Amino acid sequence: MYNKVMETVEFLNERVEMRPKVAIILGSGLGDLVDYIEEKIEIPYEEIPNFPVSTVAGHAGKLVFGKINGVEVLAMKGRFHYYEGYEMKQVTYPIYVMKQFGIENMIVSNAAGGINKNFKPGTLMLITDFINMFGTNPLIGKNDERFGVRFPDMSEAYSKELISLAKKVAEKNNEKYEEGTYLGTTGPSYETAAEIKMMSIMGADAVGMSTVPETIVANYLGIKVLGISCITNMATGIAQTAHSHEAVVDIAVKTGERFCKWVVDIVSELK
Ligand SMILES: O=P(O)(O)O[C@H]1O[C@H](CO)[C@@H](O)[C@H]1O
Ligand SMILES: Nc1nc2[nH]cnc2c(=O)[nH]1
Repeated sequence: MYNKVMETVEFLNERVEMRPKVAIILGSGLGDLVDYIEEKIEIPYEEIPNFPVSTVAGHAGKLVFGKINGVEVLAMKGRFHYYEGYEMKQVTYPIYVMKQFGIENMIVSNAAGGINKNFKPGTLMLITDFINMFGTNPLIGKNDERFGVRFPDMSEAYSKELISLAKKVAEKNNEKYEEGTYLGTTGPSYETAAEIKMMSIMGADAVGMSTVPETIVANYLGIKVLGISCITNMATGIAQTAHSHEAVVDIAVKTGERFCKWVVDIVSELK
């Protein structure tokens, strides 16, 4: 895997002159953030050696390099999910590439179902911790010490420093947010009411089908992570409405402007 990653990094080094230290992974319906990026260089995943390709609606499938208020960034417009049939090593492949490319801070976003009854569709939740319910771990397999240690610490999965920066920026700009624990599950079926009841008892505030694998690998590699969930729907049983991905994307797009503004303000501070 190491050689494959280096091959991808070499390709990117040749295609792009920028050397961003900040990466942003855009969740379902949150891709409009790239409109805030200037001096853009876009590379479709199909053109990148060893990269998987996105198959989900609302995920375009390209890397976007550029600047936000002068800060160089690398955005992933479209991510990979375990339910698409990818191996965990493929789902998290871009994170290995990011590390070797020089990324130090990663902002990961997602669309998620709200379990915390104080939330409502359109709530932006700062992720303070995660629960891994994928039933597997992206680091299973022989460990390559060039990447990280066999037993990585997860006591600060989401960087306290980045969380306090995000809060400071939100308070300064009067941006509303909540905080909570994100529970990641495989999907692709949405939860039953009984499952949501269990997840609530476990301490989850929001549920989705991504983010946890990327967060685990970023921590393993020594990349600091900030996580933001866009609550697109109240989870099964909390609200009595049925779910659809179209509705999820619709609410994420509608919340997009507030999400983008917050992320732009955070990135601007990462000079
Ligand atoms: O986590 P992101 O990719 O934002 O998308 C969320 O929305 C989709 C379900 O509607 C799932 O992919 C879930 O994980
Ligand atoms: N698992 C899961 N993922 C989501 N993504 C957006 N909403 C939901 C939800 O209710 N459940």
